Amino acid sequence: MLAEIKAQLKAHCEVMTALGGELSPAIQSAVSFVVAAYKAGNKLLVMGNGGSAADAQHFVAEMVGRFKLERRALPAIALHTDTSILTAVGNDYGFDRIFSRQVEAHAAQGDVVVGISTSGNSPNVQLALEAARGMGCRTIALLGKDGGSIRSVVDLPLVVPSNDTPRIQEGHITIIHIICDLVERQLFVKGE
Ligand SMILES: O=C(CO)[C@@H](O)[C@H](O)[C@H](O)[C@H](O)COP(=O)(O)O
Ligand SMILES: [Zn+2]
Repeated sequence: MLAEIKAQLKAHCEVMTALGGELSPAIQSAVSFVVAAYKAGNKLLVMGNGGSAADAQHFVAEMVGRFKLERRALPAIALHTDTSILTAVGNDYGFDRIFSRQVEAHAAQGDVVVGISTSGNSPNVQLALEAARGMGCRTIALLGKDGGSIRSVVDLPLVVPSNDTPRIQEGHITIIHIICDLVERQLFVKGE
């Protein structure tokens, strides 16, 4: 078992190292999207299923609450947290519409809409990102594996270079924390 633990930790470190090489420019672009949206008075909508729902909620909490700095609240909504909406829309329109319906309700031109999917193939995330793009939002997807079908429908795909779902999720939350840190500093620290 010890060997397995060490192998998993090694795999985690390899993914983190690969992120630095392959994804740093895309992470920088994601920060620019979010900073521009907040400067223009827009907001952030974030969604995902399962572990990625937890990541979406985590991201939004850092924005609405705070990451490291004392500053004003930043508007952000996680699209999986209202069980009445999920059950009503899921029941009446189907599970594939649970996020797109909320994008139709909440999104405005210039908002940033972020979809998180390790496979890149969750239809509910894809439909919402397509709806958001059609409404003039800027769309970002945190993906894994080959990026799936979502890769080609967003403005900015960030594909964590791994085929292993937990390692991809660890890449996603690391990217999210880096985005939170840089967005906060760009908006609230003079000279950044
Ligand atoms: O956290 C995990 C696996 O680590 C699961 O809950 C996982 O998020 C769920 O199976 C999701 O439904 C997978 O969807 P996706 O990442 O492919 O969009
Ligand atoms: Zn997980």
